Amino acid sequence: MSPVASVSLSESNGLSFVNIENAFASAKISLFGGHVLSFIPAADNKERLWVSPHAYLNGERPIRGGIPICWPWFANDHGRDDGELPSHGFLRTQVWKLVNSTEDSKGTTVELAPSFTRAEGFEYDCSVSLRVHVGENLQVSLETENTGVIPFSFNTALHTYFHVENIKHTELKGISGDYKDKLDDWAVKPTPAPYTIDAETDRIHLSAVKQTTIAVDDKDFTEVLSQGNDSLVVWNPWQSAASISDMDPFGYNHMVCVESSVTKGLELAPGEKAELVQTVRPIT
Ligand SMILES: O=P(O)(O)OC[C@H]1O[C@@H](O)[C@H](O)[C@@H](O)[C@@H]1O
Repeated sequence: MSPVASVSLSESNGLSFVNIENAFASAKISLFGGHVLSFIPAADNKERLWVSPHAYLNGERPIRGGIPICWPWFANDHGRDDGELPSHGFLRTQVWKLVNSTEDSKGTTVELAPSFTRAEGFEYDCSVSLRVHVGENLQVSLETENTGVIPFSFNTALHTYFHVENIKHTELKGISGDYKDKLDDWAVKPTPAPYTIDAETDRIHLSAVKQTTIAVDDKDFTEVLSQGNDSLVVWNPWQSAASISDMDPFGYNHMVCVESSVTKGLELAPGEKAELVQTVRPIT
């Protein structure tokens, strides 16, 4: 089936991309990883996502930036020793298929599916699909269905790298409750208020935060809405970016990850489905 008029396909360095251009916004998705790379609303023409200038855009490594899909585990919570299985699972490093595209008066929707959902560390029968809607907002919905005969448990995240002009002038609003601090042996701490970032930050906020606003220079810039999550992850490597090969040492100044996440284990019985949804709402 050919894609609808607002969708075009392109290729570079062996990777294929789905480009969407409509009256509301433009967006770019890499089929490697089923990975949204760009969302630029027409209302202000300002990019809302961040991709590292040093990202590997050749299929050699997961893409640093945009919206990596973490599934069926988060980070290294696969129950094996660190490094034995890929960090954040095996969907972000495989080639996805474009299954369908539609357009209507509110925008364009594309549906993607990974090539496989069963691999070492997760040997269950299930199906996964990703719907990306590009309209006034960007909405990304990841659905997991248990198509087998035994229950399984999984974790997942939409690990979005948001573009900010200057992290030192950025505030996150709407997050409350406690978080687990990965950088302090998982100590449980209260969320700071105001929530600014001035050092390396790697936190799992333990409540199912539904609405977060990213404000830059005291002006709300992007709203992040989450559904189907049980937690929210906030990450910025700060000066450790210098030791990440696909980030430049100062890249941390222009990004913050706000990740709609399932980190507590979600059990799906045979026939059950679960959907994790993140909506990126530009505030113009
Ligand atoms: O380098 P990766 O595998 O893409 O992960 C980046 C970061 O992703 C975050 O979600 C994790 O909380 C961090 O611990 C991790 O460092």
